[in-house]
Parts: sequence; C-alpha cells; structure tokens
Amino acid sequence: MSKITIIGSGNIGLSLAKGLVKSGQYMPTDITLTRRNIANLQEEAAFGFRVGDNNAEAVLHAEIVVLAILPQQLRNVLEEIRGTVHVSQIIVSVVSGVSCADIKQVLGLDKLVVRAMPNTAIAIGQSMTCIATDTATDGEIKEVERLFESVGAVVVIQEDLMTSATALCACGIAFFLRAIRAASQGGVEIGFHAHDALKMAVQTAKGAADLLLQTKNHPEGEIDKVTSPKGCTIAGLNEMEHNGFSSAFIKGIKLSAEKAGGLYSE
Ligand SMILES: NC(=O)C1=CN([C@@H]2O[C@H](COP(=O)(O)OP(=O)(O)OC[C@H]3O[C@@H](n4cnc5c(N)ncnc54)[C@H](OP(=O)(O)O)[C@@H]3O)[C@@H](O)[C@H]2O)C=CC1
Ligand SMILES: O=C(O)[C@@H]1CCC=N1
Repeated sequence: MSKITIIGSGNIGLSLAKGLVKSGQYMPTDITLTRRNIANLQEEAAFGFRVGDNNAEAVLHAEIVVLAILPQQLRNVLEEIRGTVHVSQIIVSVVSGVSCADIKQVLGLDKLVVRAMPNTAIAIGQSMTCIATDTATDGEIKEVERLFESVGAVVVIQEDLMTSATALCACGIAFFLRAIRAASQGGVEIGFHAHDALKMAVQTAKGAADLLLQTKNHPEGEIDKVTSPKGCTIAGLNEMEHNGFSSAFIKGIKLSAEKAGGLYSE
C-alpha cells in the first residue's frame, strides 16, 4: 500500500488515519501524522503511527500527502513543504474553500492536487467523500477514489461544487446528528429515559437511511407508507413543517455552503 502522510492530525486527519487502519488496507506504520503539538499524538504513536512535527521531512517518503489543516493554517504549511514535495506525489487536500489552483500557486504548477471532502464517519468506514480536481488524469483520480472507497462511498464531482459538497456531506453529518439528538429529547419529553430515547432515535435514523440505501426509493414514498390517514405521523410531520423543519434544514445547508466558500479569505 502507498505510504501516506497526513499533515494536520486533528478531527478529520485522525478520523481518516483511524478509518484507513480499520479498513485493513493500511498498517499504522504506513501512515505518518504531523501536528505542531506532538505531545497530543502519544496515543497514536503508541498504536504504531509514525508521528512528527516537521512537515517538510514528513512528506519526503510519502506517495500521498493529505493536507488536513484549517484553511487559515494552509499557507504556512504549503510554504514549509514546498521544497520537499515532488511531482510523483499526489497532494490530497481536504481543506474547505481552497482550490487546487490556490494550492498549486504556492507549491508549483507541476504538482498534482486532488481535493477530497470526507466527513467524520470516515473513522468507521462510512464517509460520504466527494472528490474533485482541475488537471489530474483519470488514472490519478482513480487512485484517490480507491483510497477513499476503502473508508466509505465516493462521488467524483466538478471542482466548483466542492463548497456545496462541504455543506451537504461534511457539515451534513452534524446536521443529522443534531436531528437525532432532537428526536431523543422529544423521546424524553414523552416518557423515556435519556439513554433509551437516544438508542431508539439512533436506530430509527439508521433504519430510515438504510431503507433509502437498500430500496433506492424516494424519501416521500417511504413517508407515505408511514402516514396513516388521520393518523399521528402526519399530524407530527405537519406540525414540524409548520415550524419550518425542511426550510430550516435547507437554509442551514445554504449558509454553510456560503461560509465554506469564504473560509480561505477570512
Ligand atoms: N472536521 C471535519 O469534519 C472536516 C474538516 N474538513 C477540513 O479539514 C481541515 C481540518 O479540520 P479539523 O480536523 O476539523 O480541524 P482541527 O483543528 O481539528 O485539526 C487541524 C489540525 O492541524 C494541526 N496543525 C495546525 N497547524 C499545523 C502545522 N503547521 N503543521 C501540522 N499540523 C498543524 C493542528 O494541531 P496543532 O495545533 O497541534 O498543530 C490540528 O490538530 C479544515 O480545513 C476543514 O475545513 C473537511 C471535512 C470534514
Ligand atoms: O466546520 C468546518 O468548517 C469544517 C468543514 C466541514 C466540516 N467541518
């Protein structure tokens, strides 16, 4: 398997590293993790990951370099690695709101940059990852696709849709988690203890997602099967809609996309 260096071992960088090992396709020793405060990587070092705080050195022997720092930390990191990244490497950036062209402007136009937008479910092999590039060839894109397919589902999209993918999929997991939390809070109000309410809400959400994945049916078709005439489901659903449920979701996704597009210039 390719040697991978992940620069920025925070929430998403570590989730990716854990997911790759969990997939069985990578050993911890295939993966180098960097961050400035390496004291925070002791557990990962003990598990077998290579760890360090020297980005320039860490990229030297990697075939794939993943950039997983914040947009505002990116420029410094690119300047640090500019002298050691080489043309045979694939640079994969999961940084929101930064184009392949922005990265190549600092690293050199001959470098190969692919953007990927995963979500934190990558830690358990359940990410929805969108991938885009400007100039990489189909073969090069395939290599990145294979990497992320080992930790979830992958869709290759046009680069101008990456901020939309950020909102829908990367931020999106938080939106669905909040919906599950809200359902469990409703469950407590109607009589369940918190841990039971959460378990019931989680399994119900999983069932809904799996129904759509396995049947490929439209959500409204599945909703129609639940809403008995004059029944309690349609009453609850319409009450949610009167209070702006779908509208709030749509508006949140639109605002996240807008914000994702402007993160680099902040
Ligand atoms: N969180 C998510 O669900 C997703 C995030 N993203 C994108 O991934 C990127 C990272 O986000 P997230 O993981 O949430 O952020 P975190 O703040 O959790 O992680 C960023 C990490 O980068 C490290 N870092 C900062 N500067 C350097 C440096 N110079 N060299 C090496 N490491 C450095 C930080 O550690 P230290 O301070 O010790 O250096 C930190 O661990 C962002 O661009 C975000 O847009 C994309 C998809 C999903
Ligand atoms: O909230 C953020 O900015 C990052 C990008 C997508 C998910 N987390």
